[in-house]
Amino acid sequence: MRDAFVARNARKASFTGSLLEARRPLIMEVKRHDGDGTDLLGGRTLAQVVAGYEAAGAPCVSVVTGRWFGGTESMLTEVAELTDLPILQKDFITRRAQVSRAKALGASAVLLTAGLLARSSLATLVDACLSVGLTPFVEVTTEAEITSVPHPEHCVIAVNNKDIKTREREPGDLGRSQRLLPAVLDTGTPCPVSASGIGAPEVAAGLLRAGYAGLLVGTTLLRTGNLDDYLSTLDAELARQGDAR
Ligand SMILES: O=C(O)c1ccccc1NCC(=O)[C@H](O)[C@H](O)COP(=O)(O)O
Repeated sequence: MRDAFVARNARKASFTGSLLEARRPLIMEVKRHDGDGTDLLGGRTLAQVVAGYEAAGAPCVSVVTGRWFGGTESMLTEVAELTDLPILQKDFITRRAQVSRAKALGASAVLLTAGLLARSSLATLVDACLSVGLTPFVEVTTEAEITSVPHPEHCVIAVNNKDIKTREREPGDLGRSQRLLPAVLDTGTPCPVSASGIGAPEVAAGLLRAGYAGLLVGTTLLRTGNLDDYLSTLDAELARQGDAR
């Protein structure tokens, strides 16, 4: 059983590679509830949500294990057993042991929230990720946080449009992604991502057109009645706006 799990993990594509090669570079998220405690699964099992994302061609998935959003570590274990797609674990990671644990449970990338970590801790955790073959997914909200990211060439740098310090209860400021994109690109990261608060497909297309290599979308995909319709509209908008990637 354990051997099969290890073999399966070894076969996984890299998180960044999978995102960069995708026709639709959406990290599709599994999250039990939003920052206000409103249920997002609507009676669906994790297996149903993940099957829907796979059928929709997701290049990678995000699993929120952070308890503010109803998450548990067992969600990561379950999703890792359900799919070969690279998985991002979203939790409050502050210690090296959590990084090793994420790897052991099947994650390919882990969230490191720059605004919640001292600069030295961020550096330690980025090193810990790289030493075990995990992609550091570093979330930022300011220019100062962007310039504090060590080894940006090996990191996904994600602009969070919401604020974790308010438990992401606000709708999100998409203008932040527009404003911070030049600074993110200046770091040399191969994979700039815009995360949180991304709604209509027209908005998603605009962020990709602006130069983001990937988008992290949770609530909107979990709430949409028809994922195929959302993605078809995204495709049409990308074609209409002229995909810059
Ligand atoms: O941002 C964090 O620091 C964080 C830490 C632990 C768990 C979750 C965290 N953020 C929440 C999210 O990552 C969002 O669920 C994700 O960006 C998607 O947002 P949305 O599309 O608005 O649901």
